[in-house]
Amino acid sequence: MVDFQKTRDAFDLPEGIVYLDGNSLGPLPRAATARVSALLRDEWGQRLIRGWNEAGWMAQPGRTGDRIACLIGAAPDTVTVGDTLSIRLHQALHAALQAAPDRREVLTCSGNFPSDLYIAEGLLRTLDKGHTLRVVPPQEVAATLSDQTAVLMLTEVDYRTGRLHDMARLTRAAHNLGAVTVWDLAHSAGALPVDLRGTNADFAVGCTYKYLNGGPGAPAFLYVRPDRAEQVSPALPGWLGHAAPFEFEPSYRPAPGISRMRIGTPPVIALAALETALDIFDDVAMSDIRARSITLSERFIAGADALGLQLMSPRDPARRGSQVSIAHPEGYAMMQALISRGVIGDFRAPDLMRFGFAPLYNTEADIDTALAHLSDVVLNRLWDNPAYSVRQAVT
Ligand SMILES: Cc1ncc(COP(=O)(O)O)c(C=O)c1O
Ligand SMILES: Nc1c(O)cccc1C(=O)C[C@H](N)C(=O)O
Repeated sequence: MVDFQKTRDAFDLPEGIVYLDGNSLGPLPRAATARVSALLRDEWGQRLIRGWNEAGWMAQPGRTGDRIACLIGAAPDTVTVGDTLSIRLHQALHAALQAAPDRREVLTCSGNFPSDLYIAEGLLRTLDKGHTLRVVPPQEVAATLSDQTAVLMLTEVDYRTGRLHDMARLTRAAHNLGAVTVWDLAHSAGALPVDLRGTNADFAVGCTYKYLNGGPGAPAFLYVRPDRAEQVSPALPGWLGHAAPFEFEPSYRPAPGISRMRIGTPPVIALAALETALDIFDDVAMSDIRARSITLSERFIAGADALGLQLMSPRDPARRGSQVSIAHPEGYAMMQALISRGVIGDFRAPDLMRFGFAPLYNTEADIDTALAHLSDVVLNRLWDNPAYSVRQAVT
């Protein structure tokens, strides 16, 4: 039996706030403050440059990668951490295209996050080999896969609607047609069980500032299937992905396996904060997190239904990630009204209110408080208040 009170207590949540935006930025783990302070004071402050060896900074990307691997069904030595998700996606897509050299189509869906689409467009343009990016509605992906598809590049959970792609089925279908897969797990990692080994996915990327609670700007991760790793010639062959970085050779030689996907200096302070966040997952199975996430989201949906609100997320919990989205023409003002009452979700144009559920710290009481305020907002048309309707926030 998982002690979710203990995991909640591991976060420094502000008093009086119901936090339903962990799908965008997770909250502060209590241990992060002391850990980062100690790193600054004792490791950086006292050891100075010696910290790279003595404090294990250089090994952080692989060490942290192994811990994330446990949460996404990957083997040790298959995940590295550092840089941003946009950069990791670039690396993964470039590597995937190398594995399908005779094909020219990258297939993705319109539910993908814009940065993924922009990065793909930019990469294909730079390659200048006649590749195209084909963007279809999420429900048409399976039928559009063909023997022309080089790479199937998808975000497993749609950032707007929470719609969940069937990774196992689509990966199998892609492989049957000779295509390579790149999965973006930004809205999956730490939110639901992912089985990279079982699905045989080729490449995967994700961020650590959402459900993994690594903090604003926390570094991203990249997974490469072990048999693929040795084949990859990295798009960004940085010195820390070199077989012998401290030999300072004039030409690049790839390090073995996933290490070749390292680029430059690891973000040591951010990785230390992330490590404290990953500690919180130590005693929790992803299946328990998933079960509780469904309980919380079903409770929220029942309340939203009772208010007559329009659900934009799949009604079947098996087809949704750990967020619920509601469409309303006054969604922006409604969300501002909720935030002013201490219920923090977010808004995505043109009309989506998003509510993320993170079982490590969200409770049934959070859902009930959020619904009570939502009911007040709806029944009293609080969006008519100009204080809420003038667009200011960007996140
Ligand atoms: C699915 C997805 N991909 C990519 C990104 C971009 O990540 P980053 O800004 O860390 O590069 C985000 C979030 O911003 C995202 O949700
Ligand atoms: N990465 C973000 C940031 O640096 C600032 C504000 C928001 C974000 C986000 O993560 C947005 C997020 N990917 C989304 O699902 O909309």
